[in-house]
Amino acid sequence: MPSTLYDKLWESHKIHDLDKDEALIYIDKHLINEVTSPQAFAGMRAKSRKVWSESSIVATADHNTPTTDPEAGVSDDLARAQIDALDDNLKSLTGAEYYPYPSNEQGIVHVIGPELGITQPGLTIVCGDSHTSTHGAFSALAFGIGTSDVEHVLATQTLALKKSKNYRISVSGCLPAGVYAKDLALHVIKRIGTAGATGHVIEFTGEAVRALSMEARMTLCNMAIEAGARTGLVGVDETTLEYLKDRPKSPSQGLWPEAVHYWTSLNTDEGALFHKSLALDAGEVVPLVTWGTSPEMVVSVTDVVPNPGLIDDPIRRAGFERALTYMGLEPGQRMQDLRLDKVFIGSCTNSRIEDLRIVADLVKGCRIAEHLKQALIVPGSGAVKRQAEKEGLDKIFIEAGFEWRRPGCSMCLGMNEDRLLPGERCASTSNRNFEGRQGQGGRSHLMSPAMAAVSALNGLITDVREYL
Ligand SMILES: CC(C)[C@H](C(=O)O)[C@@H](O)C(=O)O
Ligand code: SF4
Repeated sequence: MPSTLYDKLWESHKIHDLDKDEALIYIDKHLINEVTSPQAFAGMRAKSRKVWSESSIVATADHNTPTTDPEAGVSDDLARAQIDALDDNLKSLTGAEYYPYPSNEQGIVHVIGPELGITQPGLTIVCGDSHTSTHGAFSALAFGIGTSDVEHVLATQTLALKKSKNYRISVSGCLPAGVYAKDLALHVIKRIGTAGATGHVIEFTGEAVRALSMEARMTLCNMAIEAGARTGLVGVDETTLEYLKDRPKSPSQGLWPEAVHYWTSLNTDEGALFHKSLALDAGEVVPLVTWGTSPEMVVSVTDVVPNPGLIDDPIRRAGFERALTYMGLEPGQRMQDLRLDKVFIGSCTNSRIEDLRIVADLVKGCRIAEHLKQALIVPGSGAVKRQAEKEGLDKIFIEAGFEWRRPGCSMCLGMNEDRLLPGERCASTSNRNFEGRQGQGGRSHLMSPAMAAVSALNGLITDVREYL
């Protein structure tokens, strides 16, 4: 029977059927961060459990690490305690890969996994972090887990999982100029809502997806969970293989042909059945920007703030009204008139080298708006930082008035010093705009790096197409 890519990944990792649609699944790679692992390690110690497979572990501190000079140390007590705990917990695990803070390779785990070639097609990858879906761009079955599951994987290398349903989103045509994978992700969420793919794994297919770089596919899969999906997937093709070739942890030359042979089988078979399907035309996607406090509260950059009065459903209407109050907006206001206080370019959604090149192209020789209090560019990893510096992008950013920082999650969720203050309005390339997400009372507008770049220059939310 023809199988979907998800079915293949599921079957190849199934150890034992537990129930009709529940099974014990083997986990190949376990990514670990400083926020969701301390309790799991404490649980292991309390029960005298041993780590099952040290070599499956890749650990780094990313969420609350400072992005300024590491010499200054970590000022926040909780952040320091979590970073120290990760150091302690990893000390005895000599078989694990650990990129501590501060070190050359440290960065957002969803950025360093792929760039080191740790993320490979056909693997099951988990992390105590919801945006683990990013790795699905490589045909890996990758998803976020809770702290108790982190302990379970540490101890057993398995998880008892309920099988998700298959959801195909196929995108035909090609994305117009000034429209990026971030816009496509927001377009999907706008269309199906933040619960639209609940209980499903989304496989992105179609010529517009095939035309995306690996970086762009990662952006798309990263945000699949914001549409409610368990994870996102893209089948292996030449672009995948090209990206993986010669990465530090990729198979050696001798093993490469065999790896390629297996990896290319990681595609959905002709005629395989999906529980749900959605067909989109890339040509209809426009630059999008969120106005509210959920990624589905999103409009075209040329639109106005929506009017809740036009919504029939009272619960939805109340949600819109609350979001408008929190965001300090009035229905009918033009998105492009919104004045920004800060700009944040970074996060596991959009902090890879390709994102930074796009930003550099747009801001080269220009200056950010006078009134901006801060414009941060935070590379996703040490390797992205070094590559950007090699290409001279850091100079372009600094000359334009941006702050060029060290890698980490930073203002994506404000667990370090990089935060919004109450009432501050921010253009952000991250994936979540919940109340308080970037700092208590902060107001986040999600958009592509290109849009964030030109919005920084203008000091207002701005349509990148005017700059092309
Ligand atoms: C802190 C962490 C558990 C969280 C997640 O799971 O995604 C964070 O990364 C986020 O983006 O909200
Ligand atoms: S960059 Fe943001 S979304 Fe990604 S893992 Fe860090 S906090 Fe979560």
